Amino acid sequence: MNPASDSTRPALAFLGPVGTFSHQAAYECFGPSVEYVPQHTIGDVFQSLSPHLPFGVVPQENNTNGSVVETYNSLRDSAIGHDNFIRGYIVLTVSHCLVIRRGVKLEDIKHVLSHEQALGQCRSFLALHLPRASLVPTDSTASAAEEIATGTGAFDPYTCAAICSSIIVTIYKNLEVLQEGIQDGEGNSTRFFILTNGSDRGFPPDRIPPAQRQALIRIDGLAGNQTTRKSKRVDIRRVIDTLDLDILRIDRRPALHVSTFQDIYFLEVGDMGSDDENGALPWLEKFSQAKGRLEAAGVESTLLGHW
Ligand SMILES: O=C(O)C(=O)C[C@]1(C(=O)O)C=C[C@@H](O)C=C1
Repeated sequence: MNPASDSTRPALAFLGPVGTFSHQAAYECFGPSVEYVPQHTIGDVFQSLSPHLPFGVVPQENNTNGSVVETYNSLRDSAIGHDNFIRGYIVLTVSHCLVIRRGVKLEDIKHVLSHEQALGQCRSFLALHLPRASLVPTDSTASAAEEIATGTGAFDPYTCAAICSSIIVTIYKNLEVLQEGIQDGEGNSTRFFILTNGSDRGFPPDRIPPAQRQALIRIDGLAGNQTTRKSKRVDIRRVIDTLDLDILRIDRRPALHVSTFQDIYFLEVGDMGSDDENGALPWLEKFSQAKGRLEAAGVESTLLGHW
């Protein structure tokens, strides 16, 4: 599929199919200014970015269930910070529904299908109302609903429910909402990263994400050869001291291609104290200086994006 073939609008990749929360988050930011191109997985959203498909939206964190692991795994890829960049974020209020084939009752449900984040965000509801149902992770909330609507999944659709957005029942007429608002937390919200191919790719007019004086840095390891890396772990406290920026969050994933139990850190940094530019160093310059200090200290890092 050539994403830009039938439109003059730039294309945007999102976790599909149509009706996911990623789709809704992307629409909140970009509206009708882009052509929406669904992808099967979060990893595919990252992989699909190119000059022909310049925008992407991926979930990053939920305020009750935590970091989206698949996104942080993808952020380990060397293309991020080289070809593709994070340029902003969107926060979406997420309300989950239990969706079934028309006529199915709560006592008929043996399997609950959804994205693992959604299953995690509805843990209390599931423990209370469906304690014996098996929880089946799917690529997205909307793909869970699609499986039940089309009957293409591994289970009899009349024994299944999906956790997804209420928008889904406007797409599949053989589905209905059995229960609304089943998420555990009040104000359940997910934050999504906005990605672009190329660090200076322009946004459609009126769709520019607000500047926040924030950045995401990946701490790749210590400079040196493979042997040095094996013997020395990154001292994250020293890295933070050297950066001397406000640390907004820290995430950690196992490093790829180095010895067992080595870590990659992701530091979201900001410049909260000086949001008036008067007298303060411009944010990017301040950040470049901090990155220079890291290099001088022998720490390999990659700027994954700033906004
Ligand atoms: O499956 C979807 O609808 C998604 O867009 C993914 C996702 C996530 O990974 O966090 C997005 C928002 C909700 O937190 C649940 C699932």
